[in-house]
Amino acid sequence: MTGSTGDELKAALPPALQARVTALRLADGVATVVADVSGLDAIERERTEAALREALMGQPGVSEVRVAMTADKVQRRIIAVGSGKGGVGKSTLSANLAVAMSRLGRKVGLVDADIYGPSQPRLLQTEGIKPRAKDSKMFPVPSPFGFGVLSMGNLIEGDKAIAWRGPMASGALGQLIDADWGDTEILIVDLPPGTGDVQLTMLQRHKPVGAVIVSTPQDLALIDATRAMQLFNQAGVPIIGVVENMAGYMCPHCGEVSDPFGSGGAEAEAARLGEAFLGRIPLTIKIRQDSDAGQPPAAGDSPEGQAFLAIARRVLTWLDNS
Ligand SMILES: Nc1ncnc2c1ncn2[C@@H]1O[C@H](COP(=O)(O)OP(=O)(O)OP(=O)(O)O)[C@@H](O)[C@H]1O
Repeated sequence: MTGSTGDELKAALPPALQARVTALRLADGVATVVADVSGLDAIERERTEAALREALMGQPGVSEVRVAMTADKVQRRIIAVGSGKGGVGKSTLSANLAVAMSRLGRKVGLVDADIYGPSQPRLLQTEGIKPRAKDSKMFPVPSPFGFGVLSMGNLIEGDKAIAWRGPMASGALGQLIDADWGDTEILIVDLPPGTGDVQLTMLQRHKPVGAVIVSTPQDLALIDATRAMQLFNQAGVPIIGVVENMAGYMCPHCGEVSDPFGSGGAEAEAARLGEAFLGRIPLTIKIRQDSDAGQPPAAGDSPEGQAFLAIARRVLTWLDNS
């Protein structure tokens, strides 16, 4: 049988696939196709590859299909979200920043680097979903909010604690950050709380373009937050700004705001240190309940959601001007 030429094979493809093909050759029954997959995420790229294989294998004279994919290199920038101590709302802010940025049209991804107490799977409804891997590279788990997530919580069983030592923890974190993030342009990394080796290694190895510091208005948290700022300064990571979380209790019944932990402390401290203040998130029952239910407030239009969106806009303005 005389096989088709490359041009004939290309003409037989559906138009959407044809548009991606930059070269197609047929020799000895082997169809070799080069496809430009710029702008497609990891899942769409796999679909394109599978569709090309299927369409070409059905053509006369083709007994084998080899697909090579090329793409414009995406310039991916990492934003680290850190705090001096645990429990101040770092994971909540990271999840909501990612949701807000995605809503604002950015190609964003989220790495939960809190490998000892990962909470992103619950916050972003990816509990129990294992990431796929190919050639020892992991693919992010798609969240229902339009972006991918990778967390140690997706790799370990249930609530099993991981008693890893620093180097192993850093290695695991590296695999999450170096996963196949496709066309993701902004990677938000929810750091473990504190200022230890794992944090420092991450900053040195993966060079975030900037850091967001979360603090509650309390003095102690502020001292810790100051320590976190010093860590970023030492590692040469610019601080984008400070977010004050739990900055006043909003009564769900009357809407009145009272300040159990005080308010304005983080803003004053940021000003004293010459750092930008990115905004304030109130302490509300809605934030805790919605977060626990895997419904980040930034996905909706409540006042809490608006507060997260405003902070995301400020971070994006910094990013677009840096
Ligand atoms: N503004 C807020 N209002 C009400 N609850 C909040 C607020 N921010 C965070 N929380 C709740 O506080 C708890 C701790 O938040 P989160 O897990 O985000 O903190 P964290 O700093 O990431 O802690 P860790 O580093 O220990 O994981 C969660 O139950 C969360 O829902």
